[in-house]
Amino acid sequence: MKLKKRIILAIVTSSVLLTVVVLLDTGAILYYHGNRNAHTEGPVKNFFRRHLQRMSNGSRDASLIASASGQLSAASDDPAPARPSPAEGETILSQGPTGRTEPSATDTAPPDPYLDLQQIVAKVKKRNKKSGGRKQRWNPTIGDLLGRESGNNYCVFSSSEKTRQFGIVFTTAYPRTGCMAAGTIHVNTLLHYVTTLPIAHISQKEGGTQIKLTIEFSDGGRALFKPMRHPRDQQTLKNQFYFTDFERHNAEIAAFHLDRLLGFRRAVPTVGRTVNITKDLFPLAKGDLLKTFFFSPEKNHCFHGKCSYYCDTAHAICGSPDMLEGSFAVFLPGDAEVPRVHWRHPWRRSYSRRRKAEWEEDDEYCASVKETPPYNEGRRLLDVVDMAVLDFLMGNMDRHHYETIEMFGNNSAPLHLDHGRGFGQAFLDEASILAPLYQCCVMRHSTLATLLRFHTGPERLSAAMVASMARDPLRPVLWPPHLHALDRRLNTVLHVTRRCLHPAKDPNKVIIDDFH
Ligand SMILES: Nc1ncnc2c1ncn2[C@@H]1O[C@H](COP(=O)(O)OP(=O)(O)OP(=O)(O)O)[C@@H](O)[C@H]1O
Ligand SMILES: [Mn+2]
Repeated sequence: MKLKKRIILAIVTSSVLLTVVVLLDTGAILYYHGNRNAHTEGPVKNFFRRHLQRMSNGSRDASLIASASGQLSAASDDPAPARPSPAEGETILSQGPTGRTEPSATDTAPPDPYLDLQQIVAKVKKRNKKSGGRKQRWNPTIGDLLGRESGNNYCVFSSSEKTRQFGIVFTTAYPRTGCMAAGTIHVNTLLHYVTTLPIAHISQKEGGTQIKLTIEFSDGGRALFKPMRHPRDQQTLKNQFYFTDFERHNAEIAAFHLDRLLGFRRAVPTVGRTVNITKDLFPLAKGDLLKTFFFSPEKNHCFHGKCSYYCDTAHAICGSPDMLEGSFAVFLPGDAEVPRVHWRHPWRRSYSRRRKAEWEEDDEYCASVKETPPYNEGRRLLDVVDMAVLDFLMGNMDRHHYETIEMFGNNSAPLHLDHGRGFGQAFLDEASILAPLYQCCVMRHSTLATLLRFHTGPERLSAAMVASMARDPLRPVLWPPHLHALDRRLNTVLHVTRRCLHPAKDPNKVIIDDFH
């Protein structure tokens, strides 16, 4: 009897212990997910970490990860992926002409409609209406400034000699509607040329660290080609720093769409195209570039070019067996014709394995930026915050420099260039990318209005991205978990903006309506 009691007691105790262990373990995993969002130290980062932890909904993230991995086939290059069932809570938004399904977007209602932020946006709008609407700003094109006429068939960046690039406008790289008539149509037409014109010359593009080719088309137009290295679902390797991460061609394409949707229109129009290494590139390669072409043991045609990172046999770009995907960015006007100014980004990372950047250790860093031209007046600081929002949404930590167009002066928008290191981590959110926002606590009114619109719907940001990228020849451009990440991170941006507004005496000093 005594022994039986002891056995029962032992069983009860061990099952209680087991339950406790399982619960603790689950808690640890959920905590780990939340905590991995914040990588950095210091009081600002602690504030950020606290806020992220409060926001992070472990079970929701876990279910997203589960549903995302179930959709791997929809995102890969599989020509006929299985349709995820609607029961998974996902919406199929479009189907490409080839029958390939687009990855799905988030279909769940946003957890917080941010009514307080909506009110502020509405208030500013009302105030504008009362004061007679928005001021019309001088918004010349490069053509205007050079005293040349922009013809009807060009206006944005151009791919050809006939249709030169004199239409980049003052505030943004290309207009919302109509450069003359219909801006977006022009961008789409331009992108159509870039994907169909025969390639006449290729050369390796100087500058930057990884291989890129300058492609010249039969009509003299040019594009910047970044080749595919990895499948869409490959995440940034755990032991790579942001400055050694491989560039991703699909990130360049997706970033262009994201930038356009956010209303910035500062990224160079970029489109996907598949080239044949044997027919399109090899016969045109010369000199040092030509010497790097070879066939792999798998009989795939490969090349590696010459550059400072990953230009060797072990990191070659290989076709399958000849076919290679890449991003084609419309070429900017040459430096002689339209010079650009290169700026060191104030929130640049250290690019060292050990050192931290000043802004990572100084919570008051923004105060000194605000006193320094060109951030002390005009639009530039708000532009840097816009850039931070764009980069945070796609997880791009590689914003070391940015460029502006010299003839437009300092009160013009920076170009958004080089997004090859975006979209590398779908399940980790790098909070420190938002440092310009949470250290300066300013945001452009129009940016906030756009973010709120994509957060509350009817079209969530992920859905808008799917729709926008549905016509790209390399669709689906993004692995679905990156789409979910966009919606999740958008919520974070709004949350941080709210945290900035909360203690502010005057909300108009946080949400700035600068008419851009
Ligand atoms: N569409 C374009 N047309 C012409 N020049 C461009 C274009 N995009 C970028 N460039 C120029 O080429 C340079 C290198 O491009 P990019 O930054 O994309 O390469 P990268 O290898 O990623 O560089 P880094 O390693 O320095 O980050 C840029 O600094 C920019 O001046
Ligand atoms: Mn780069």
